[in-house]
Amino acid sequence: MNPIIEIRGIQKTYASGFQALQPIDLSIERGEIFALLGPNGAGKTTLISIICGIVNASGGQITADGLDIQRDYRQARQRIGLVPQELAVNIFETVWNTVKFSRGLFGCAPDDDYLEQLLRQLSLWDKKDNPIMALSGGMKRRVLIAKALAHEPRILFLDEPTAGVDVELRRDMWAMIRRLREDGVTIILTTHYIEEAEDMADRIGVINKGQLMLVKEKHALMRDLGRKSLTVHLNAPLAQLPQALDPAEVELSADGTELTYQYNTARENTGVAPLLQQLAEAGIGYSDLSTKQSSLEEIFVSLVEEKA
Ligand SMILES: Nc1ncnc2c1ncn2[C@@H]1O[C@H](COP(=O)(O)OP(=O)(O)OP(=O)(O)O)[C@@H](O)[C@H]1O
Repeated sequence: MNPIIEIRGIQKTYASGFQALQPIDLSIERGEIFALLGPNGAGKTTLISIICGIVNASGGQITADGLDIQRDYRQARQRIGLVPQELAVNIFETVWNTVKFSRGLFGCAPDDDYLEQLLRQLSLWDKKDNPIMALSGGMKRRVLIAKALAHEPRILFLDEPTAGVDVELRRDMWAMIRRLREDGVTIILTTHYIEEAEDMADRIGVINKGQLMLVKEKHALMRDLGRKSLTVHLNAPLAQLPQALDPAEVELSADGTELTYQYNTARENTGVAPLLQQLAEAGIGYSDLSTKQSSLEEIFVSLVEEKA
């Protein structure tokens, strides 16, 4: 365990009196991709904004790379890049000046070669002299990424990075994130697209109504909370579920040709063998068996609903 970000007891009550975050403790490991999942209004942006020093916490403490984000603000902020949800740049400025200025703002020595490489990776090089207002929405998103990376941060936050972007940008973005991770950059992203978290993240945190409900390694999360369903494709349709089978556990399809059994993969005794035994004893033949693992989406929805 070698955390790069330590969050201790961070909470937020907005001036309106609304409590957006209940006390949160969270450690982000160096070099990991951490996905923060949560429904609209869960507090994801609030938490990220606090870590990046844009919103003040009502209590608690955060260190980034060992630096207190309030006491050592400038140094801590220099370690962090943020790709916000919304455009936060001077739209009259050119792409090149935007990234150059941003690099300087964080106290980095000029490095035009690095910035050129960055813009090329993001397919922005031929737009470098264009003012940002003349770019398409997707290109503007690319500028936000370039700006966040201009000062070579060791920690990158992406707030809903792929909401509303096209397939090409999404692909480029993930390729870039993988490259950054190979270079040792720690990545924290928020997303509504659960399949992205499923694809990309090492660990997943689920936040709901300002409460961090769980933090788990992705595979462990899917193993522990995941359910599987077994479908038995019958040789001949059944008019009704045989008496030997428990209707609470086994479901017969409307056309009578399939039986579906839900089971918990974490349980030692899944119940699959006894089910097949019962079918054999009842003289019910089948031509095929198939299983399906529940997705992270199903896990997420059930978690959020449970606590609602
Ligand atoms: N400046 C503010 N004043 C009062 N309430 C706020 C303020 N900013 C956010 N909130 C409220 O805090 C809650 C959390 O908002 P936040 O933007 O952090 O959620 P989120 O998880 O990022 O949601 P989304 O996925 O929709 O972006 C919401 O109920 C929101 O209305």
